[in-house]
Amino acid sequence: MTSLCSVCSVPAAHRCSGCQQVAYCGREHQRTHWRAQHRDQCCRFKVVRNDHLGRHLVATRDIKQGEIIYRDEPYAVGPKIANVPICLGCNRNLMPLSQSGESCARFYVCSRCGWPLCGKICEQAAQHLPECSVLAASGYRPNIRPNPCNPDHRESAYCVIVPLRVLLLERSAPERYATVQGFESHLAERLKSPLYGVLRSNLVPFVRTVLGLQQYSEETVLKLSAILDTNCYEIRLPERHVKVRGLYPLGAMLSHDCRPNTKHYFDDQLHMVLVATVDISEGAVIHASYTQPLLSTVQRRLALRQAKCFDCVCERCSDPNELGTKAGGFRCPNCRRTPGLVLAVDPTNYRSIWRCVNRRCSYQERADQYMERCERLQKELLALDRTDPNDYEAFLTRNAPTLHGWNAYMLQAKYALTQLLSGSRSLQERTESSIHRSVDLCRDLLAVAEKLEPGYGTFRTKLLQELSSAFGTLQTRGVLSEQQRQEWLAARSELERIAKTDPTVVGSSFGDSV
Ligand SMILES: C[S@@+](CC[C@H](N)C(=O)[O-])C[C@H]1O[C@@H](n2cnc3c(N)ncnc32)[C@H](O)[C@@H]1O
Repeated sequence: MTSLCSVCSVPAAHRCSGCQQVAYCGREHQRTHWRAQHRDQCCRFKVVRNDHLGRHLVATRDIKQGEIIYRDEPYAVGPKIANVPICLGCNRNLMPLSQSGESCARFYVCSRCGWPLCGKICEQAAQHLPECSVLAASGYRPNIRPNPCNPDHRESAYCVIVPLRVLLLERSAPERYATVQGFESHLAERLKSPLYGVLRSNLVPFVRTVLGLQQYSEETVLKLSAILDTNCYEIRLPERHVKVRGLYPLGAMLSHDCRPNTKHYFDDQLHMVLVATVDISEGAVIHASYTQPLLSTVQRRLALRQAKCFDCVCERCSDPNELGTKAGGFRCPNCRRTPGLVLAVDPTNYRSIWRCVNRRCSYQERADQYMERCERLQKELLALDRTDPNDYEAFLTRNAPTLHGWNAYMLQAKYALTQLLSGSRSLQERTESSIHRSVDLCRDLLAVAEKLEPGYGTFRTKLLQELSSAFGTLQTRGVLSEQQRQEWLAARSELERIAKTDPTVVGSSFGDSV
């Protein structure tokens, strides 16, 4: 993709040598832009390396809450290893072709390469053109059809698309291709996994034999897959029916922390915009979370180990109390009179003993016993009817004697319940008691969010939106108390501050006018 001059929008050959984020047609426009705005925006960070994190970003000056840290142009965007049918031109989930109002069992396919697309216009999409000629020349035609019985069915034929897009950069943007080759891959570790066995027998022959790209060795193709698995971000835009992955050059330098100081969103061009969720001091590490805040330390660490091949030892992971939430803990079965919690003695050790914090109690569990307990709870959560709030209420009641209110499984059930309560019926149709229940759940979860993803974090923002919209309905019904009105006002002004820094937070979600 050619960059455009930030001043006059003509194709630009020079980039700012400080941040590499903006381009110019020449020195004069670079000077104009610097004086007008770039002086304040350039270089909020630098890439550094240490033994623990590898390469990572560090703030080169104080960054304020809500500031955009960078806007990152993708090197490649496209389907995941297995994906529901999507358009290779615009990344949208595909709709079957319909004939006289009836859907029929096929998608529009590209007139050259035969891969499914939305329609003729997408045949010309800049993202599709380079791969189209390679796919067309191969003669291979994928058999991707609508699956009305299972619309979520994911096609593994898509595993070739993003690797192919990156390989084709070698011709169109060799400097980008070379940069990608330097990204972390964890290849040796990934090669031991069953997935890489499958990629070795499917993806490699597809690239080398079917597409005829013999110049790329088995190792090059597998390493590229490993680079994608380590560095891609999920791009989820439900309102645009897009759920794909993207490889971003600065995103590939961003380290993880279970209490992140940034969040990101994707703009219309699928650039990744990184925003500070809290004030970040000069010299501090700028990090994101690669995982979910409501998972316990064991769950998060296992997920990070599996997906990103490292063992997290951040502040939350190293703290048996998980920053005051005690999310991994459970009620001690021995302590009836003085309730005690059972917590990990050494949380960053997968084999840690779990022990009651009550000094007079000797209760303890081995790591395998704790894991069994977690697996049982996980199964129980997964078996709940995702359309029935009562099922989630029953889970909370059933487990209250053994799990405290901020135990990770209770938190996951509570959050799912808030989503179900607000999504199941329109707010107008909901009973007053269900709205009060939403308010209580949101307050409870907000107190957790303050600890785990403080500031303008995505999870906290969603909860503020839920809370605001519940208060809005109570107001419409004339049953909002003065104390609730004050709480609503505070939530709304916080949301307005957040919305100024994040276009994905829309005003309509704040509830009706106060
Ligand atoms: C997106 S890359 C980040 C850049 C990477 N450090 C590099 O040098 O290329 C993700 C990888 O960085 C490392 N990493 C990120 N956050 C980490 C953390 N909190 N602790 C240890 N390693 C981390 C892991 O190797 C992970 O797979």
